Amino acid sequence: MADQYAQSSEDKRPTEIPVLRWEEPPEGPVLVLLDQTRLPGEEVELVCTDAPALVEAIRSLAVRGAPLLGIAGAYGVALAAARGFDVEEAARALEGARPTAVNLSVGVGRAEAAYRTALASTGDPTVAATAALTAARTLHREDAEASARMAAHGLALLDELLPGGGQRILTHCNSGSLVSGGEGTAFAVALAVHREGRLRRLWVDETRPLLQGARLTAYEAARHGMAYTLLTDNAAGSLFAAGDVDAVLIGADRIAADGSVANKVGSYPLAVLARYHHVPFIVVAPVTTVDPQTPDGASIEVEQRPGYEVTEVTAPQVSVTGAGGGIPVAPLGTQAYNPAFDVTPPELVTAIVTEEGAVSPVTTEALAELCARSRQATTS
Ligand SMILES: CSC[C@@H](O)[C@@H](O)C(=O)COP(=O)(O)O
Repeated sequence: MADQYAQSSEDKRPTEIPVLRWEEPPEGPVLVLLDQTRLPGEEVELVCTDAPALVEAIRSLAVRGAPLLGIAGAYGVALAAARGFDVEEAARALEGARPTAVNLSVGVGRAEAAYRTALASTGDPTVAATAALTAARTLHREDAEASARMAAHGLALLDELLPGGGQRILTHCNSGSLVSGGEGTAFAVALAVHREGRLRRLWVDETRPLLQGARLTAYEAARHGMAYTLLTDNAAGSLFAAGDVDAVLIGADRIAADGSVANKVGSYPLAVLARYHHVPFIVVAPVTTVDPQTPDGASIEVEQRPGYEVTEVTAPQVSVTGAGGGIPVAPLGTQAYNPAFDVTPPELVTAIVTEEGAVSPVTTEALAELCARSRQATTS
C-alpha cells in the first residue's frame, strides 16, 4: 500500500495568501480582505471602508477563524478611528458580530484600549487612531510569530506521541493561513510535518454545512503540495475503524478555564471517536484563545446560524435561487438545527498546544499556569 500514502512533491506555488491588509489610498484608509466565501473558485478581495462593512464581512464568514477574527476586529477599530467614526460604537458592533471566538473581543479590546490610552494622554484623535493601528499591527505580527511557535511545539509533541514513521492526520474545518497572520494553528502543525517529509496523509473533513474543510483546507493543502484526501464528516468513523488515523489536530474558537474547547461543530464527535480508538486528539490554538473569564464549557456561547445553511446548498460555484440564496436540498419549510460550534470536554483532549508550549493532561491549573507564563513573557 506504499503508494497509497505517497508524499506529494515540494510546495508547488508561493503559499503567501494575502488574507487581510491595511491600505491608505488618497480617499482614506481601508481594510482589504480576501473574501473567503468565494474560495476556492475565485480569489476576490473585499474592501471595507468602515466598521459596518467589516461586521457584515465577519457575519457572512468572508473573514473568519478565531485568530483572524481578532486581527480583523483590531483593524476594524483602527479603521473607525482613522475615518473619524464613533470608536465606541464601532467596537461594540465588531465584538458582537459573532459570539463564540473569544479572539474577536480580545482583538477589538486591544485596539480600543490603545486608542483610549492615547486619547486620554494626548487629547488628539489622530494620535489615538495611530495608536489603535499600531496595536492592530502588533497583534497581526504576534499572531504570525505565535503560529510558527505552535507549529514547532506541535511537531515536537507529535514526535513524542508517534515516534518514528509517517503520520496520518485528520483535521476539521480550516485552521491554516486563511485564519491567521501566519500559517495558522492546527494546519500549521500538519504543514510542519509535511515539510519534514513525514506527512503520510492529511484527512480533510469537508465540514458541513459551509464546507470550510472542502473549500478552504483542501485549497491550502493543494497549494502546499500536501498529500491530502477529502472526506464527508460522517465518513470519519469508518476511517478510525480502519486504523487509518494517527492523530486528530484541530483549532479552537474559545478554550474555557477548565480546558473545554469550542471549535467548529463536528469536533466533539471526532474527540469521542479518537478516544474510543486510542488516537491522540490535539487542539492547537494561541494563548489569546484561552478565556479565563469563561469557567467551563457550559458557559461558552455557541453561535446558532440560519437554518438555510443546512437546508440549501450555497456553495459559491452553484447558480443561486431560493430564500437563502441557494438551491434547496430539503423540502421547503424544513427546520434545521445549525450550531456553528460544539464543545469538547477537557477529558477528551490529549493536549492543547499553544505558542507557550503544550498542556497535557489538560487541567484548570495547567492552563492557568500557561496563561500566567504568557502574561509574564509579554510584560518582560
Ligand atoms: C484557528 S482556527 C480555529 C477555529 O476558528 C476554526 O476551526 C473554526 O471553527 C472556524 O469557524 P468559522 O465558523 O469558519 O469561523
